[in-house]
Amino acid sequence: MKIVIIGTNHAGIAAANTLLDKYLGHEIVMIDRNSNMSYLGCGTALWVGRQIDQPHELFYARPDEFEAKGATVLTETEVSTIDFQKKQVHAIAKTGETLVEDYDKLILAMGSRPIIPKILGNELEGIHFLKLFQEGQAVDEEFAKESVKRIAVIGAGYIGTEIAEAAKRRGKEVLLFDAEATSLASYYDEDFAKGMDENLSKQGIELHFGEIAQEFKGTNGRVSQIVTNKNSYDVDMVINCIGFTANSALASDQLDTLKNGAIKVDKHQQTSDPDVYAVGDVASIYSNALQDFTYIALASNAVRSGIVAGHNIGGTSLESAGVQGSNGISIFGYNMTSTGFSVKAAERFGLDVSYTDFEDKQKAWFLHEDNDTVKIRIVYEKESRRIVGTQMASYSEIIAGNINMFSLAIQEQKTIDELALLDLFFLPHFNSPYNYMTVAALNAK
Ligand SMILES: Cc1cc2nc3c(=O)[nH]c(=O)nc-3n(C[C@H](O)[C@H](O)[C@H](O)COP(=O)(O)OP(=O)(O)OC[C@H]3O[C@@H](n4cnc5c(N)ncnc54)[C@H](O)[C@@H]3O)c2cc1C
Ligand SMILES: NC(=O)c1ccc[n+]([C@@H]2O[C@H](COP(=O)([O-])OP(=O)(O)OC[C@H]3O[C@@H](n4cnc5c(N)ncnc54)[C@H](O)[C@@H]3O)[C@@H](O)[C@H]2O)c1
Repeated sequence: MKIVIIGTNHAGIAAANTLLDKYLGHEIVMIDRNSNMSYLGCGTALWVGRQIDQPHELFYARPDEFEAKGATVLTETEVSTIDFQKKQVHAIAKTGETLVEDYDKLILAMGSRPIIPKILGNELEGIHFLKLFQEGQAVDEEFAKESVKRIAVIGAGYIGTEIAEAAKRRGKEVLLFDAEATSLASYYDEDFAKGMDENLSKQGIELHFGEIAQEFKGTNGRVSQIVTNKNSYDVDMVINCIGFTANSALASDQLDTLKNGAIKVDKHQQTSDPDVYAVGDVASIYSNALQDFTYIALASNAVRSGIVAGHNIGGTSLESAGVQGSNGISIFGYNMTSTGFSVKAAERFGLDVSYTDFEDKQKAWFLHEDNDTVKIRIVYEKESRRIVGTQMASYSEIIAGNINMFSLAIQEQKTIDELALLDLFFLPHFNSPYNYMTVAALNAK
């Protein structure tokens, strides 16, 4: 079979490798408009904040590796249209040459694109987005300028808080804006997100929450002021981080999609066209917390959905296990992890939930050195008592491992009562005989 893959970043790479490594004999054509592949966006803030000194290790794959496995890789080639009836992909190479690729099976891995705030002054110089490696390079070059002193970051989600930390680490004055009342509002309940807000303030980041940018003003063509619904602020640079949306324009009028444009798939990653699969940020994904398909744009999901599509096209019928949107963040050493729903998110999706909170030291009480407090909330459905979400916050890094247990618990629909008596090891170096996960579950009403 001839398989064409549009988009060769995390999801497209995972699908290509699965096919090339496990299902020999197919013709694989990989097309991407970018000049690089596999860039780990999560490294941008680490590199721009000089927590790692350069970006070259943020790539893990190169076109020649796929060519060595027999694939054709067309970089700097933009797909312009897809003819789903004739099963043809039309693209334009960097040289301007047009090309047509027939396909037996097509994998859509065009990912996501940043949401652009539709406000006056958008075209001014000094206003940035942060998705591509090249955009990280541009922000890094700006940070190197003495004249760039005050940075406005719009959006205090994951990218915004991470790049705000990076700017602070580079000695900049940072103003962090968000429409919501706290940072990370999409992932954590308010009394958890407040811990991150305190951490950001303590580090000297100026918080402007519940504040929406309405206009960018400029001097000599470069942004010099941001006007919000509350005030105006002199700034030297703006970084927009207000979320991503599915980059599905090539297919959204031909294939079934969610309301936000993400291409609808089943658990085999198959779209409404049986010869077309969609993976990663461009596709919907099954949430075990919601027990339905939704949109969760994460690299972890991109990789797994690419693998699932590769196997199904290769001939092995494999279902996605579904996801919980497990994620984490670490800002100036303050760590937060979550999986499934916060109470706010569960209620937004119409689930009738309760929750149990607890706070304790990570390690046994008699260890006084390097023993941080952990805050935990477990959210569960009132009726079924199945766990639908967990959030944790601590300076301890151990919470990063613990959240994955809750991810599995949600996937397997375990109840809060089953968790209460789960076998969890005890060693004073790591936890307590009655550790905070057990106690939180035992306290559930
Ligand atoms: C700054 C930042 C930090 C992040 N940190 C994390 C993290 O810590 N953990 C995590 O899980 N996720 C993180 N993410 C999210 C993660 O990067 C995405 O979920 C992931 O990149 C999705 O992979 P993808 O392959 O589906 O899509 P993308 O990475 O968006 O790749 C899509 C590819 O398709 C190509 N393409 C699109 N349209 C066309 C076309 N018409 N023709 C040809 N090629 C096309 C693009 O060039 C691109 O290479 C982060 C994202 C950013 C921006
Ligand atoms: N550590 C991680 O797992 C990680 C890190 C970075 C990015 N990512 C993923 O990458 C994707 C993009 O991240 P992101 O931070 O851009 O999106 P996000 O959804 O995490 O955050 C967007 C933020 O912008 C705010 N916002 C929206 N419109 C606004 C407006 N007009 N004015 C002010 N604020 C506004 C929202 O309230 C939200 O807090 C997400 O799917 C995220 O999960 C994950």
